[in-house]
Amino acid sequence: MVLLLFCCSVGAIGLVWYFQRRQAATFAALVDRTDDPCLLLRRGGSILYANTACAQFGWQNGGETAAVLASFEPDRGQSGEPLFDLLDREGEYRSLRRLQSRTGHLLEVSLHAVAMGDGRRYWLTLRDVTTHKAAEQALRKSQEQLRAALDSSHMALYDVAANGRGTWTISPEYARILGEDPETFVVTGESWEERLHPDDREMAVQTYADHYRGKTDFYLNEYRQRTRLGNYRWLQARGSFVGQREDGRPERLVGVIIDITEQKEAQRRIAELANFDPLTGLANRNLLNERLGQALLAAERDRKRLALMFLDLDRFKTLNDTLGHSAGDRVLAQAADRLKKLVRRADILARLGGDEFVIVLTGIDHALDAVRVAEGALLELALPFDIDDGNAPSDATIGMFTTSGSIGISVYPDDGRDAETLVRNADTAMYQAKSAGRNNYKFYTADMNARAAERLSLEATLRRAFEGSEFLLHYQPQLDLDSGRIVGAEALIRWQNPKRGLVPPSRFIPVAEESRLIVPIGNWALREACRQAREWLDRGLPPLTIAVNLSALQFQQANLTELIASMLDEYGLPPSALELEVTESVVMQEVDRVVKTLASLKELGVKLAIDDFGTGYSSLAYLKRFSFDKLKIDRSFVHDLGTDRNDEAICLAIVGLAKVLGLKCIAEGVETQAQAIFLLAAGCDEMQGFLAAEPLTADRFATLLEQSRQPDFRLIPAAQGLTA
Ligand SMILES: Nc1nc2c(ncn2[C@@H]2O[C@@H]3COP(=O)(O)O[C@H]4[C@@H](O)[C@H](n5cnc6c(=O)[nH]c(N)nc65)O[C@@H]4COP(=O)(O)O[C@H]3[C@H]2O)c(=O)[nH]1
Repeated sequence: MVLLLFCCSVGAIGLVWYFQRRQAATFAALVDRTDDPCLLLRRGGSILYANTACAQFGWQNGGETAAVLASFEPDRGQSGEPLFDLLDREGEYRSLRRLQSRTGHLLEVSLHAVAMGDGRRYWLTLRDVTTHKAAEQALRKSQEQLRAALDSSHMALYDVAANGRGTWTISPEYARILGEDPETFVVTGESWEERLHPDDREMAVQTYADHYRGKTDFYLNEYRQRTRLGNYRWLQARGSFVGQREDGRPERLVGVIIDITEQKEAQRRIAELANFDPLTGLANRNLLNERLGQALLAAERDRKRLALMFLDLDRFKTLNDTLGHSAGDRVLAQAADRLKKLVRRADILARLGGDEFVIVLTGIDHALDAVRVAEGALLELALPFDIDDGNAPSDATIGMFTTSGSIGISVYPDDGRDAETLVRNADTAMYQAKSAGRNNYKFYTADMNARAAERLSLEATLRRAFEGSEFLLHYQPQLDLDSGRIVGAEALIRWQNPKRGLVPPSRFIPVAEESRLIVPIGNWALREACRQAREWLDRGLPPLTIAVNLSALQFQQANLTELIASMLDEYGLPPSALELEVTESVVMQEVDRVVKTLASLKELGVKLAIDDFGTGYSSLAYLKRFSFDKLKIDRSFVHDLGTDRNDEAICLAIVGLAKVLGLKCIAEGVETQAQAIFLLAAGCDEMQGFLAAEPLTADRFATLLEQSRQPDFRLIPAAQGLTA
């Protein structure tokens, strides 16, 4: 039994030993195969165990423990205490070290050392973390790069509870956009909403709610939010839901917010440029068409009328050609401001370009409703415009421009049912208003189209007429008011057309001016007047001054003085026999150039008269600077002398002004004896008008001149008792 027990015990021990050996062998085999170097070292002795992976550092079983310790670089973070002493004290130790492999590569290894507890043996495990460290570094670098990219992209990243509750997790850029301190800025659903622009609040909240309820595929919200300074910035938020709560609702919203203020401003500018006139801020043709289309639909639906008024500033082209674009721009901007006052919110006011404006009166019951606005517009445009750009001489009252408007009106549905027809017909009516003497309005009528077509053909006919020598001059006597004797003649152009008969200048001068044909036609008139004066002198008729009208465009000719000098020379006329009548628009040109031209004409010896005085520009200062010889009172002031106190006062004032400035004064359009008497009493020197004679052919005028040789000749009755 004892033997049996002994045998069993020995067998068991043998079995244990056997299994222990097998376990140790299995363990050694596993350790040997691992990629991590493992070592069992003995203090002060040789290497007890080194697995295969140790070969890369040249360590092997039986090798020197000291050689292993020497291979490590001094331990970073360790005070320099020998490793084994440290292990004896601590039991275990971990650190990062650098080791050079046999192939010369410097490897980053993590060291794990354990004391076996007997003060003699130590177990070391090493792991190559070179790749891991490199990956970690790369990750850190890319995170830094990402942060830098985010910073420079001005994107704010956010992560918020999808139900909008609680505090937002949001990157500092959001605080920066809103001018807040990123360190202290806290965002909650309530504060986000509170900062929204009142106009955007409803839509922004709704956009989010729609997405939260799954109505939209992606979250894109644009809104304005108040900054710390109180102004607003446009923000764009995008995002996606992540996670899901138990009730199926999304858990969080994660996304970015960017500042799109500049983008929005650029969009606004583009839209503005596409739809608004930059000079006046009014709608342009584009927007007019769009809004007119809508207004026409509304008029049709509500069975209302609509009036379209086409408005043009009279003589604007001359102003632009003479005083330059900046003066023109000032007038247009002021005109726009005045027109704005006349229209209601629902109406449309647009500038089509140049001096063309359109007013659309919407939802009116009767075409006559447009009359009130048209009359208001005419009144507004008749007020002087300030064109002083600050460069005018200090003593000047110049810098004011007076003009008028011409308005054509078409009415929906009577004159057209679509925008294009209404604009075209109003334009036609506007031309009729212009030809009818400007400063008025005309409603479109069907026969106007025929007249518009006629106007178009007029320019071509005029050109042919000039080439075919169809023009001639008539002469209207100018008298000394006191003696009633002829002192001069105004040459007035006529067009003798084979089909149309004798066409008055009012019918073709505006067309000639628009087409610039006025330059050759006007120069022809100048030459013809000189030729005629020579002819009368040669016939022994009394010498007299011939006044010729000079248009603004003629005045701009660079060689004007030379041209006139050569004409005078050609016909051997003394320069004092020629008087140039210029309107105030002519002197409304670039001051220096006008001064120069007038001075050289003056030097030549021709006389200078200012025509239609009082109807144009407030140019009293020009009068002083430009040394004219004569002032011509416009016939509109003469017409009502004796009945209109204002006109009487104006005539008195003009005569007084002429006297003060040492100028002669002539009144035109004198038709009655009473007018002549008034003018004589006022101190006016000369007159011209139907009272004496209408414009006469050259032959009839010569006859009159012949008669004027008689000593008691008077062309007008003596104004008895008033000659003193
Ligand atoms: N109601 C009324 N009218 C009177 C009376 N006496 C004269 N008239 C008219 O008054 C106009 C005076 O000429 P204007 O003011 O220089 O105004 C002229 C002038 O601005 C322009 N014009 C005429 N001939 C020429 C020319 O050769 N060159 C240029 N550039 N313009 C010209 O055409 C305008 C009109 O000329 P006309 O039709 O000949 O008209 C002339 C003349 O016939 C009167 O008692 N009552």
